[in-house]
Amino acid sequence: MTTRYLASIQSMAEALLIEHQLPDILDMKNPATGALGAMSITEVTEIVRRINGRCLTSATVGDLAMDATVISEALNAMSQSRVDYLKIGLFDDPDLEDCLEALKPQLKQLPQPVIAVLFADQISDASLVPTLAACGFAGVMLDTASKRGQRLTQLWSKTALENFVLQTKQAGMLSGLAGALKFEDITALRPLNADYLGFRSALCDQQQRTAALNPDRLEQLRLALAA
Ligand SMILES: O=C[C@H](O)COP(=O)(O)O
Repeated sequence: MTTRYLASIQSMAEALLIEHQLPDILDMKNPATGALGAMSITEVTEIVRRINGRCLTSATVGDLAMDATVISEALNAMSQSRVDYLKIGLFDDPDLEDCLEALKPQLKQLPQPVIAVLFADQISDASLVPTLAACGFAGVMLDTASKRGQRLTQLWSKTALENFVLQTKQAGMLSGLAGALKFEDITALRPLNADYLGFRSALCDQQQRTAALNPDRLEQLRLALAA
């Protein structure tokens, strides 16, 4: 079975570059402003319109403080773009629990499902997953906050990753794995049966996530996942 994948783009120019080889999820973020840096709502709106349902779309709302008011405003604003999934980063923070509690009603009312992004270089297990399901998240993605450090497969053991996928699925949510993944990680990650594997750095020139996305590398990824 082909493993589904998400590719992050940073602009309309990149969307146009790959619009004839779209991934399962076209993810929009601004890598220059953080792990989950946000693109402008106008540009996300235009890309969603251009893609016109040819694949699923997702957008991040930025590397924000764990402040429910700030996150709530960002979610409402990005929701206007009509992107399929909204993604928020849950950073290790003493205010995280209160923030999640305060976001609960909004998560259940937004027109789009919201994906929580957890950072494998900030936590060591999947213990937050049941709380996220109770809050109304539609999915959980593991990523890395630091993009100059280790990649996901170096941070968490296979058992820990397996447990994350299992717990997320058992809670009825989508599961995603990302974090400076290289094509060579696919062999180890595929058997875990996450719903999506996510890539940015590996698709870019010099494997630098802020550099230009290279369509040849996207094609190599597609072939590797289909093999
Ligand atoms: O959502 C997935 C990320 O954009 C992955 O980015 P990365 O491969 O540079 O860590």
